[in-house]
Amino acid sequence: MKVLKFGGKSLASGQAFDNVINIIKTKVNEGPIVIVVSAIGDTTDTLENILDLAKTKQDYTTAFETFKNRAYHNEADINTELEVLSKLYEGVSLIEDYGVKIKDQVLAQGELISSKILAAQLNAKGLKATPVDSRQFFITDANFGSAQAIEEVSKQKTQAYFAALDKETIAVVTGFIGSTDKGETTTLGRNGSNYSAALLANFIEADELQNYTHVDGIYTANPDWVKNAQKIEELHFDEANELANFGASILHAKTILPLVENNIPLRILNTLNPENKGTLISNKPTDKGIKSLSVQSNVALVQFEGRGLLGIVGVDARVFTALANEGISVGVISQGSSERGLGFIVEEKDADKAAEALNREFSNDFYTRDVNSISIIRDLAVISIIGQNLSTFDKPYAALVKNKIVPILFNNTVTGKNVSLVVRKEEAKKALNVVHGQIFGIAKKINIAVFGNGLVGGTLIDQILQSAQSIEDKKNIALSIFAIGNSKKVLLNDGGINCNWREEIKDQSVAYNIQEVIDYANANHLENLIAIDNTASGEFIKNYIPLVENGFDLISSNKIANTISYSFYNELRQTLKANHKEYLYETNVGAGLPLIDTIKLLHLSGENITKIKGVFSGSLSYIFNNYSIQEKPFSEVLKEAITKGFTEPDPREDLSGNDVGRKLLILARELDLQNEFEEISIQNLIPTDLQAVDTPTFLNSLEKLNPYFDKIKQGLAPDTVLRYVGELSGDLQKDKGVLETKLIEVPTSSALGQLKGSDSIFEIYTESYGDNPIIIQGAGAGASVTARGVFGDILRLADK
Ligand SMILES: Nc1ncnc2c1ncn2[C@@H]1O[C@H](COP(=O)(O)OP(=O)(O)O)[C@@H](O)[C@H]1O
Ligand SMILES: N[C@@H](CC(=O)OP(=O)(O)O)C(=O)O
Repeated sequence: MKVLKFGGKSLASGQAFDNVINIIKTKVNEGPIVIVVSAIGDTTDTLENILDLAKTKQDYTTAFETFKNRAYHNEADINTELEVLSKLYEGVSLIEDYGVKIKDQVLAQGELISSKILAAQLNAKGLKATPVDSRQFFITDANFGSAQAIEEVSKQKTQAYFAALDKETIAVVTGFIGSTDKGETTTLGRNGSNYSAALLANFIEADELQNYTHVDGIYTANPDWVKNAQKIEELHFDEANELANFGASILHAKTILPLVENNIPLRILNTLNPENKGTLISNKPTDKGIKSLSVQSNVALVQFEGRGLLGIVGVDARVFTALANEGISVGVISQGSSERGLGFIVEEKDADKAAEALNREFSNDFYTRDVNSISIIRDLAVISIIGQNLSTFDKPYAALVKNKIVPILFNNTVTGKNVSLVVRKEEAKKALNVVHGQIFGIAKKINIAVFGNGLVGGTLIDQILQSAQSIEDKKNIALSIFAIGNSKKVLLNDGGINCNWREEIKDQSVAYNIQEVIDYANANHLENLIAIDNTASGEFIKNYIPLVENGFDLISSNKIANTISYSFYNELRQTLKANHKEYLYETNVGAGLPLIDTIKLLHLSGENITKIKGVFSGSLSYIFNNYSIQEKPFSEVLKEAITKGFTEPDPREDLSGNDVGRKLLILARELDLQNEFEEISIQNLIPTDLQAVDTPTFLNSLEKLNPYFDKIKQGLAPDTVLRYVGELSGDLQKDKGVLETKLIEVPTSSALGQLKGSDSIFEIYTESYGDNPIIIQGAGAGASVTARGVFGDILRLADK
């Protein structure tokens, strides 16, 4: 004999119901079967909602009429059940209240209706079937709402019932319900049909219990919440029992134990995919030691603080007795070794009752001030990781903290095989995904918001989209861009923006402020957040601190945040530290060249940097590399540089030396120097009369620059060339260094003199390296190298 249980969703009308009939048809040919059913679809919830409408004197009749008129209710004679419901609801609406007994009677009608409908359907298809009311033989205690079967008497009655039943008839038994020995209807707790099916399988000594639900089996986490959860092929009874106890809603907590007695295997199968082998739960040992995550939502933490009770024996006993007397079950418990405080998790619906029970029990102790507070934190969830060893939980824990999720409570079992975390309900999905990803080595998802979609930003977005797959294959890191923002609008997609982003941004982007992007990330439970600033905006940097405070790491090609006041620089660092966040800006100096990282490492390792000197600007590099050796006027060389896109639209931005000054300041601050921009001695290469004119006028007056530069060139010593350099010197162990940018002459044969094209060069002098500096040289400007550099920062962060 096999017991087949069909869950509510399998019985929802449409294809699922047809599949149920087809499965039964096939199984009947293989041997005898008994069927257990839940209420159809959302019936249990609907019946409960109508009950609440009746209680609160709202229009329950319309809702009840809609329920009665559900199409599938025509398929069997269910007048008795509808009549019972009608009377119960009327009574509740009159007295404006109901108790647990009434509620159980109401909910029970759902299963009674579904067993009638399925039996009628089977008969219509030529299979002989009869609805069976399990209240006849499942005798339970009087714990209405969560009753427990009294096994001996239930077993006898069940066996007697089935012994008398015609062997050719398929019994369609109601799940979820039973009755007390006085004949009062009870229910076995939500999702209790699984428990009913397990009891029945045990009592009639079935060969197997097949539980048809609407997922392919038991997964490493609820697949509705974790997209890349993996199916577990086999579980041992003990492991499944742990899972059920820790709230995996797929199994009622009591389902497993009745099966152990007669060693009845349980298979979790999918009604909509019956070919799949599902998950087998049996007494076969599994070698892996499962790891699976479950979530208990709708829980609250009750906190009991009794400073005066320190060291007094028996306080815990009083707490738990008071709760037990109210029938309140307690989940995770935490007590400090000082015994001053006790915190425990209860179902949200029991929280007030629990606090009241403690208030009553400890009323005297309040009076004597030995107990100082009893409080409730609501809207929590417990995430349990079953099979998780505490010794290897460091990485998932660190990943949670990195995502700004700090568990409110943390708990492990004495055997060290289970870890439970209490988190805020709104964080539960994100926390579950972060921990699941870490434990199962699933590609770490990095969610990126790119701000600025100009040349660098646009190139970066394209580079990310092109390389995402190979990075996932090689490094197990899944890069997903969930936001692209420009100065006015943002394009959002929590599933990841694709290569159509240029079109989408035109018609799907919306006006925004930064809080909306933060809220979007939170609402969609996005983890491992990075905000990238590819703007050149002094406004956008105001968003850095809010972003960091809301869990974003930062990457920026924008130099402004690092070059405005030292106090902002410092405030940002403090905020980063307090929030365990990182800020990377390798491209601020030398575009894609590995300069900042090198300097950081040298400095951190205690290497004494004594001087940094070099050509920091690609545009000034191009201009003077060519002007020094060509017979052309300065204005011609400058025009070439403008045409080739090496300069800013207004080349005075480059010629002013400010850009070089900013880069120099960034390097100085890397060495913990606290210089301000105003303290840099900057040689401005623009003659005074051209400094204030507008851009078109300046661009039409480039020849006016020639006399100034001709004079400098004529003064050059033999075998020397011109270079515009930045130089950091002075005593770099002090608070401030000497920062200078200037046009100098250098020997043609020197490293600086050998520079070509628009390359940058950086000479880093240190104590150990003496007069031979470390030299970093290469393309130091351009959208694509800069975007690559930003990409490098993303990978640096993703690796952490
Ligand atoms: N680890 C898990 N593996 C599979 N499903 C899970 C898991 N944890 C929770 N679930 C949830 O259990 C549901 C299946 O159980 P349930 O809703 O009771 O189905 P039915 O109504 O068919 O009995 C899934 O849709 C899923 O939301
Ligand atoms: N109908 C009941 C009992 C049940 O077990 O349902 P399901 O098997 O669909 O989870 C409930 O909704 O709680």
